[in-house]
Amino acid sequence: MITTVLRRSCLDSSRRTLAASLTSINAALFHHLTPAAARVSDQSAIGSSDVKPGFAFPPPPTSTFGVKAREFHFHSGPSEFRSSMVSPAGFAISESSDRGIGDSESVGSSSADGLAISELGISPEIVKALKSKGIEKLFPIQKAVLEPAMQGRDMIGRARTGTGKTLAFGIPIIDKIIKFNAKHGRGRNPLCLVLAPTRELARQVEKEFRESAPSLDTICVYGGTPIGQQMRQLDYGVDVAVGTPGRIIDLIKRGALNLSEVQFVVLDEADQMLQVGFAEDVEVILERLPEKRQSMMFSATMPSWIRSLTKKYLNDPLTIDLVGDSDQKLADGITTYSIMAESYGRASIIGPLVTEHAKGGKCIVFTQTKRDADRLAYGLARSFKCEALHGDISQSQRERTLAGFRDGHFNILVATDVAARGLDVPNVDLIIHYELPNNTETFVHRTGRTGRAGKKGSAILIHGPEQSRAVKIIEREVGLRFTELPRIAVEREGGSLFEGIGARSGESFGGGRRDRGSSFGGRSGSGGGSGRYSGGSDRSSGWGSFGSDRSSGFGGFGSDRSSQSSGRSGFGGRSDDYGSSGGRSGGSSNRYSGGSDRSSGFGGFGGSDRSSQSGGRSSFGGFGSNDGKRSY
Ligand SMILES: Nc1ncnc2c1ncn2[C@@H]1O[C@H](COP(=O)(O)OP(=O)(O)OP(=O)(O)O)[C@@H](O)[C@H]1O
Repeated sequence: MITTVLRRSCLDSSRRTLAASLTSINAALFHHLTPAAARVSDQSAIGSSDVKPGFAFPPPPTSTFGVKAREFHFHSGPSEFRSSMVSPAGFAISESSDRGIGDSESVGSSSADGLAISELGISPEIVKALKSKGIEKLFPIQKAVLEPAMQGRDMIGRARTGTGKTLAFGIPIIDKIIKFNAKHGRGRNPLCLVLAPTRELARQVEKEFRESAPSLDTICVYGGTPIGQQMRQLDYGVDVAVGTPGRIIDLIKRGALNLSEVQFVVLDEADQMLQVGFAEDVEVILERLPEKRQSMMFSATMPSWIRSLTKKYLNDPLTIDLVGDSDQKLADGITTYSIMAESYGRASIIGPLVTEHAKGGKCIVFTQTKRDADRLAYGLARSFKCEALHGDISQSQRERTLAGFRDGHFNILVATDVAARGLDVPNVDLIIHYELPNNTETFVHRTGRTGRAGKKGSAILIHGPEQSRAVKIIEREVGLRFTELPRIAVEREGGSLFEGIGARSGESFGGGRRDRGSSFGGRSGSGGGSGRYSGGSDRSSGWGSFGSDRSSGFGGFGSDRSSQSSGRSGFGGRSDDYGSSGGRSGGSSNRYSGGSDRSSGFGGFGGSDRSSQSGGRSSFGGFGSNDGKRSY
């Protein structure tokens, strides 16, 4: 109570005068970084730009607090620089760094790499907290983001999985907040808002902020948990709020969350927001933020929605793309295998694969459906310690499951794509794709649960005899070569791991609702506009390209042509997380299916404004469930 009163009185006395303060923080930082800043500016002048140089940005806002951060933005020249241009920024941050950062640099490769965090001039609290987690040098994306973020620039970031994007935006923000609070006391309303597409990701981001700056008050808000407690915590006062858009809107409506003082907003996994139906909510939230703020967005792909979002809500954003046109989309250190298996025998080969390739370490098996996840976990539990994770499992159980997996209470997690993105469980040795994922991008994200922070890992893709073409497409799009493992003999009758748990003999385990014939670019057609990535008018298109210039679903980062889907691809569903079945995952609205903006393929990151039509080809042919819902 006393603390509450203190926080509030601090608020009353100081928030109105914050203008000068953050100005001085930024002025100090700016002073510190001036030579570097000039170099960034020079670099941006020769970069290509997704945001046209002539784009009319609103005049510098005058402020909720008079924060002057934006006055340090650089407006000269195009706003974007790509991977190869990131290097000088790396040099700029520290003259002692002996090389720059570009898409060829890998994380954690040697202790000589990186930039010593203790030399950055950031709050000792952060340095100490990170050190206790074994984090002493910046990873490449962190190096690249630090300086422009400290200058207050809006930005769009992209780097491979597990390369430290969270701290890339986290470090500059928490450093600024700590310094701000030190000068002005702490207020009640959040200064930073981070939006994440899933509950698990939101929790993880909040944890990273909390652990990196123990003196800050952070809150994580998402559906499926009692709102009253979150309202009380907000009333007490927070510095950083992280959450899923649905719950954030709930809290705003109830008057519990006041965004009027937000100075930093981050959209993590922004493209995923679109896919899980949060696009409208995200915009509602962005509309409510003070104009004078710093906005950062991390997105693996740039669908047209993201591009329009950046134009609408970001101010002269800098693009930092450490993947760029590089062929290889996976993090270094991940070895990829493929194995052919008939659908009837698939479940039975998981055990041998785990034994052989996980070698007692942690393994995540990804399935397309919740049903498959349950049944596979049930079957494997006869021989392994194993649990399932998907959207129909209660939030509290999901949290227990993830904690148990992290803590090593069991080693095999069988999950739907609810666990595909962003989840950071250290030391996952093996990923098994029980079936082909819906698209290349999902393959990259699923696989990226291993090989994190510079560690090694393996991924095995199980495919049917009829899916060789799809496997080749993954190889091409992701820039890898699978090592084909020898087939594992299974008995068609009677040998199933799942005997007695409901699968009919000979049935593809859990295949009930799935359209098994529709593999990979095949007959998605999930009914009207509600299908997940449905589109699917051209049966041969299926998988868009990732970083290529082919006219398909994913125009890709660095593509010089933004592609267009048929306009029928349905991003249905609107769920607070992936697939809480009773929730808002209706999927009927088809709002983002290209109705308003028909060029809804995944256009290039920094691509030109040329757009080509794929003549009705779908972004994702989709071979997933035909239940018409984006429900994991
Ligand atoms: N500089 C660093 N040194 C060592 N470890 C780090 C560093 N930065 C981040 N990490 C660790 O690396 C792991 C991966 O980081 P993070 O989850 O931010 O990756 P990511 O790029 O967001 O991945 P994804 O794309 O899968 O979401 C985390 O465990 C994090 O604590």
